[in-house]
Amino acid sequence: MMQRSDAIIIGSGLSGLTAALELSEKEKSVIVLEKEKVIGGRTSSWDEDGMLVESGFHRHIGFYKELPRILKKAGISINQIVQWEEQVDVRVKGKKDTAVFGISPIFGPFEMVRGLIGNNHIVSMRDKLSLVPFFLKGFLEYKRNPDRLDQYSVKEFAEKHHVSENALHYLIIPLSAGVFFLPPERYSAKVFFGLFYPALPRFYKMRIGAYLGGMTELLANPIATRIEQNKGKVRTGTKVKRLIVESSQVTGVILANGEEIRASHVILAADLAGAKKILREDFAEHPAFQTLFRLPTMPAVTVQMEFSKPVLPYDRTTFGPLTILGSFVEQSRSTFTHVPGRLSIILTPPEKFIPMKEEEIIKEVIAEAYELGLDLESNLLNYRIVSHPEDFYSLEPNNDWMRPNQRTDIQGLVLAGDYTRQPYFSTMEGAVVSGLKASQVIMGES
Ligand SMILES: Cc1cc2nc3c(=O)[nH]c(=O)nc-3n(C[C@H](O)[C@H](O)[C@H](O)COP(=O)(O)OP(=O)(O)OC[C@H]3O[C@@H](n4cnc5c(N)ncnc54)[C@H](O)[C@@H]3O)c2cc1C
Repeated sequence: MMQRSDAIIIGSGLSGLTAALELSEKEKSVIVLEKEKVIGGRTSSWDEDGMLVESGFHRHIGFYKELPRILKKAGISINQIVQWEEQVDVRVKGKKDTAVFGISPIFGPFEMVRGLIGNNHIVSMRDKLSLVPFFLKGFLEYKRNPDRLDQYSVKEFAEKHHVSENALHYLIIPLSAGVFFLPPERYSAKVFFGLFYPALPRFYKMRIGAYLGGMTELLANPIATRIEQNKGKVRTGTKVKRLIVESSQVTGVILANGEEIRASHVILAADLAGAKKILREDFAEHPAFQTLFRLPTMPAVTVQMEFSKPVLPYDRTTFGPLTILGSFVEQSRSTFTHVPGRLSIILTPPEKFIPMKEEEIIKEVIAEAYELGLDLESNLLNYRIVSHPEDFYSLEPNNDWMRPNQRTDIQGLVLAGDYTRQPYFSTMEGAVVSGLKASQVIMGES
């Protein structure tokens, strides 16, 4: 059956949903096609053989602007769906006490000062002061010439500015390995400073939000409902196999089941690996996409465990520097309150876990957690491992220049996704901004 709309959006992650919502609000007819059974992409949550899981635990950063704006259009206030945290914990092998750092100058000023002058059993005042030139030079350089920063790894930049070993291990590693699952020797200094740069003028907004439920339910579903209220369509279990290209113009898509859908524009809002696959069908040799094809991907692996009682005394983002537990969090009082204890862990660096058997991964996680003073064995009820060999574009040095714009050289084809060019890298905010930009390309052309 032939159908025609103003825009087909391939992918129901935040980038695709944002683009669809924006266009549908402007009375464009849109159809979102999602290959999975649930919407939300990397922010999705689902029932996996009786256990609720999510693509990985997410934190909403207080200075995000566009994501709350999009949610507001869908009738959701960010304050309704997150529990705010003003502090983060750092747990260190062999140390009994956890280091607690305040991150919110306005909402938790005392905690911030206490964090800075305290925690000396892990990082001394001298260690902390060694970070001052590193951050000053980093932010200045990011303002002046961000691309030059992409030549350095965080570790190289830290060495250049004489950051002490302790400060590197216990303060910088949490911010690199904990945030994007890469150790500082593999993490681009451009990404490191670039991620925090937008926070500078909005520093008063800084704090982190834990979602109060599964993210498909909290974020994706309300946006999809709003799209449908605007007469748009959202189809799940609908895999796009290839684009329809006629006279060098994209005029629609062909689904895996052979169905054809036509539209004036197609927004390819798949993850990088999915986008490459679709583009290679018709544009493998096209000069417009050769750089995009070279942009490397990186994996993500998360472990989600249920317990008969909480593992940690409170739900708070925690970093485990120099262990495989890059960042982890107890969620039984915030996101998954239906179980007595629930821990979500993002493994760092992820590559080595991709080929490993699940039982081997769990064994290693339990052993490393034990070194951080956590017993994950005694009360364990259930676990799931969510593993994606190609989850992100790689945030290693010298990759940033390969990220494509949303506008392409092909008529009728627009890109969206966190890997496309926007200032927030691989984040929810970045995905939303890319979706906004994609919708603006189409509005500008129609
Ligand atoms: C473990 C983990 C933790 C994270 N933590 C945070 C965090 O704390 N804070 C933060 O801001 N960000 C975080 N992120 C990043 C954030 O989730 C992503 O940047 C964002 O969700 C990406 O959205 P997207 O729309 O670009 O891509 P995606 O969400 O990947 O959406 C792409 C969609 O396209 C679909 N698709 C692909 N191919 C096809 C096809 N052929 N046909 C139909 N559909 C297709 C996919 O199934 C998917 O649903 C995290 C990500 C992960 C994985």
